[in-house]
Amino acid sequence: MSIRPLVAGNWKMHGTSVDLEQLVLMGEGFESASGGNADAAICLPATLLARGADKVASGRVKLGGQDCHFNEKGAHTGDISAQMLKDAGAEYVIVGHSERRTDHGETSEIIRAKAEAAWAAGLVAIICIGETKEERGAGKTLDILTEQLKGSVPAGASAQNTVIAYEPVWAIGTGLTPSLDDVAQAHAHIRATLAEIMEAGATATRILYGGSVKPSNAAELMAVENVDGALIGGASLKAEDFLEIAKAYK
Ligand SMILES: O=C(CO)COP(=O)(O)O
Repeated sequence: MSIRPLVAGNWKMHGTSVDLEQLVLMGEGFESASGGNADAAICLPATLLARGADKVASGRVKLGGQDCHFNEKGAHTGDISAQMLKDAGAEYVIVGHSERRTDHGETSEIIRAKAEAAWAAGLVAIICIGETKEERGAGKTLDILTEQLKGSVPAGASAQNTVIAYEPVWAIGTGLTPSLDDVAQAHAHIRATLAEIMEAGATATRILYGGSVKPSNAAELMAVENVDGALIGGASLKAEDFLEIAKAYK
């Protein structure tokens, strides 16, 4: 069965109201750029979600949050629940991004709880995994991916409620990417591990590649077996770049 790819953007801590114009352009251009062959999601800063939802209401581009709390509600100053993201217009939420694992000390256990909270609110969890430069240097990449998948993907994961994003930490924002063979090996390993841990749907679950995806390398990365789309940081901020990347599927 072929998997419908997902071209996802992660704006991280970038963007104010003026940047919603880029979202409008993405909405207008995505169908034609991708040839109608892929889905699109932009994970906005939470402050822009509700206004962003107004801008893309009838379009192809769906919205997501970048993190959520694992509790449904409560005394957690500054945090945002999955239900709040859903209410603001999100359909996806990223959990376990390496920047959260590093900046906020998030463990796989916490990420698993966040993914469950996302599902409970009706959001698709985009669960991120990936090795550091040191781990790769020590030949531990596949072991790290196994460990993070087993720790972060909750029981009950399905192709409908979960997307996996493989983001080598050393490739994020650096302009560096793994070789295509290395990407293929990592994604095949992730697919095989999902088959072990998921009750069903491992072959239909989307596995995105993220880390320095840009217009010049998107086509070759997206053509690698078991790469079912991209999670794009910097190059998702401008509609021109994002739509150029979407052309990988045309
Ligand atoms: O972290 C990423 C997306 O979540 C990737 O970021 P860059 O595309 O800027 O390398």
